[in-house]
Amino acid sequence: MRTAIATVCLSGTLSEKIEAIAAAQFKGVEIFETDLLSFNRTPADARRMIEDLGLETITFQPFRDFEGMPEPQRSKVFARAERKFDVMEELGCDLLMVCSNVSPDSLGGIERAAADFHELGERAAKRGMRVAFEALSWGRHIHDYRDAWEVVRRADHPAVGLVLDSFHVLARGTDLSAIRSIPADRIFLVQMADAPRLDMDYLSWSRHYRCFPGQGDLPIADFMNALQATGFDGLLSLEIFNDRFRAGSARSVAIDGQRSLMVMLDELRRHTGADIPGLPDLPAKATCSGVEFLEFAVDERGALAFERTLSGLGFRKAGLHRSKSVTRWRQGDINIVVNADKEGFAHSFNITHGTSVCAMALRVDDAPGTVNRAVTLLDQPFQQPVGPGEMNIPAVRGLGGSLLYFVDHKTGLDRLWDVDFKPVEGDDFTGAGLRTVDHISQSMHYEEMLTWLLFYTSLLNVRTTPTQTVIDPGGVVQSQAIETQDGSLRLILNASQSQRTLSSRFLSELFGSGVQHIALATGDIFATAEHLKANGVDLLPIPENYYDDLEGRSDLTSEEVARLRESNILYDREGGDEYFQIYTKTLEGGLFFEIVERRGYRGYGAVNAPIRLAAQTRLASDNLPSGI
Ligand SMILES: O=C(O)c1ccc(O)c(O)c1
Ligand SMILES: [Mg+2]
Repeated sequence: MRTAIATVCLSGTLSEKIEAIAAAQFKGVEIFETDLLSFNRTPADARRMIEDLGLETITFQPFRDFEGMPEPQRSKVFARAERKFDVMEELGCDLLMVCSNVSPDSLGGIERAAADFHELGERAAKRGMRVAFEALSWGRHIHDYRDAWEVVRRADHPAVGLVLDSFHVLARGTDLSAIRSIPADRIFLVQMADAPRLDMDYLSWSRHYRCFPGQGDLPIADFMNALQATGFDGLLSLEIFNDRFRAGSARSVAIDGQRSLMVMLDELRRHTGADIPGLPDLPAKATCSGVEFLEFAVDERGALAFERTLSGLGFRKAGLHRSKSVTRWRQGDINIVVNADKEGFAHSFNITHGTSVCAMALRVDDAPGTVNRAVTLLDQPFQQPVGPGEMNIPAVRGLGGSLLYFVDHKTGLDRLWDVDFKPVEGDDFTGAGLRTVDHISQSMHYEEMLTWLLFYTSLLNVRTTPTQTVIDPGGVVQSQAIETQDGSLRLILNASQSQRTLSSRFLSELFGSGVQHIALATGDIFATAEHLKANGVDLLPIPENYYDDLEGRSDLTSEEVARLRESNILYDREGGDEYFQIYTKTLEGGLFFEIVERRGYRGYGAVNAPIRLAAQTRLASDNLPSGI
């Protein structure tokens, strides 16, 4: 299998795209015609640039509206093809990809199309080239790979082969079994793309929403299994048309592409036992059993304020780092590390971002294996000097330059509290009843959302929920959850195209993407609410209208609603499952805490999100000096 990526996936000029593709360790590239047309030097120059970076042009594409044309267009189409062969000669590429005709002038008929392809094959072969045929899912006559294969089969020419594009095949839900009987050497090119499930026409869906395998909802593994059954060992290329990719960083998107390919092929290898030459060994995805700690970067002043908040929430200082100005705060199974050291990673992070989450640590089954997997998948490992006798916890760079640590029992990393910290004895401490980290919500730029989705899903055994749209007073926010089966880890990714949403304003205030809120779980929301009130914690006030409506729409009694109202608790119910939420007011830097109680409930209270966002926005405006 030779893997590649199409230039159309990335933002930038042709040179920028090629550089990003080479930097992401691809060997092959599909050149999209418009990228060459807009290139300000010759195709021979493009070839030099591509080859100098160690890349090979595997395809030139797309050649449109070819098959089934009546005369006089038919002759013109062949003349146009000859011109493309000229360009390909200069470009050093021997495969022209032809997509099925969408022209209203084209005529149907498999036999006619096969004859056209036979002739094109003859012409290509004379020049030492080949052509490959793709059924666009919106092709006028041919929109099914089985018809395209029938055309190729009947064209009966060694220089004519088939393209299988996973998007076109899977979007239409075409039966995959026919793939299995196509001879592998007749499949000249396989193009891979995933997509979110959307109810729209194929063309718009394909041109704007494709994404890398694993970032969407299409059954990519079924497609790969069918392909594997043919013994296919040829060109496999990523071809993604996506508005966010076009607006994102070419370097980062190209790396995502490489990462998604490796993960997809690794899964194929695991499921089918296929031998995939060139694919590096990858340790299995990590099984995550929770959050070991969240680390906050603070300065001296910020530390005082933040530690007051932690005390208010019922945390207790439980440990002092042996060599650094770092403390451990504890409640139930929750560990919060407050790092006020004057040097090192957290310190630099604090200078840029203020009081913020600079790291989180996940409990996994095999921490070194997880980092090994991450590094093989082109994540950035992180190392910093540790004091004598202290633990070196493996980490990679995560969202917004923060760190993701991995702690396990297997290699003894879970001894970190005993090894690195001196305990602080506490007297008869009860806390506020908080038990675990329920979920962590991260805000990021809209263009980065798929990158971080893939980052987590490529490392951890997790599932994703469909993207939800949440209404903020300043615009729409896209929200997606990533969670383990047992709920021990739940991450929420939030992004918005509007600059005015709370999520976007957090990005500008924090100077980058990061953790915006942390939800902590209690077993008794009412008792916790009493504790917080007694501790003077500022809770987010929820409007009366919310409770008036709740009384009408739920089967809660007015006494029950009054109890919720009294403590500013939001409520949701799914079947017999109940969910309770309280929010703290936003802390300096834009971060806030949420307290939740789940009674069987598995969601995140999406119905309450607009109420909460409006309440937070109102408070933020009240705090503006001008009062607007
Ligand atoms: O959207 C298109 O026109 C288009 C072009 C070339 C392809 O390979 C494809 O899958 C779609
Ligand atoms: Mg395609």
